[in-house]
Amino acid sequence: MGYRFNDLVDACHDEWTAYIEHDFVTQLGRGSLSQDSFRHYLKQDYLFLIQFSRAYALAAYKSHSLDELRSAFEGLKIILDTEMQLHLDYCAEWGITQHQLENLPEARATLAYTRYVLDAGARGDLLDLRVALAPCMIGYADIALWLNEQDFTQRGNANPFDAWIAMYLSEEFQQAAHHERVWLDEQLRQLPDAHFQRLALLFRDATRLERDFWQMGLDLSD
Ligand SMILES: Cc1ncc(CN)c(N)n1
Repeated sequence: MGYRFNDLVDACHDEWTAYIEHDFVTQLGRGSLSQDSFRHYLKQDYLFLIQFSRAYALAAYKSHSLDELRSAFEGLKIILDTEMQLHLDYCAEWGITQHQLENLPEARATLAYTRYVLDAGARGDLLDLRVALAPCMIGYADIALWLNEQDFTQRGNANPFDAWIAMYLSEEFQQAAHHERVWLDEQLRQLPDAHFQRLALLFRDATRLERDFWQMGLDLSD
């Protein structure tokens, strides 16, 4: 009893570190990531964000209070107005058309992760869904903070991926992640051990699937 969000992270410390400090992330920070890998990631992430928009819509459906509905709306809004826009800008800069994006096949890593989260939400309650979504929202905010603290990270024009780092470091994204942490802290505080343990497995598996998503970008796997 008395659990917090950080207890979910501590319960899968190795998986969380493998996700946050993945080679894809460190290469992106150094600016040495191959453009092919980033392009592959971006295209699949476009498909990922469409499925995650559905997950936030599902979070709205599973909400009980106005506050929960507003959080689901904020999650959906950040994806559609901020993240998606950055993707479309990068894609346009690198010659990937909207038509190409709309006709892409989903890679197995994209299918596995997005459908895992949607299934967790469909069969579970709002807390299940938001725990499954946490590696996405809170994880990317932590990755941006972590990258920004590393000596090897190149900021500014020297790094072609700087706009990506800047977006996840932005006040808007960091605030949204902070709110999610506060909400999860509050929900987890009241949980009995067995319930927490079940959620810890859900969180661990979503974290492993996030790690696989980076690996898919590095390996250019479909
Ligand atoms: C795979 C993945 N995970 C998380 C995020 C951040 N919403 C993202 N854009 N893509």
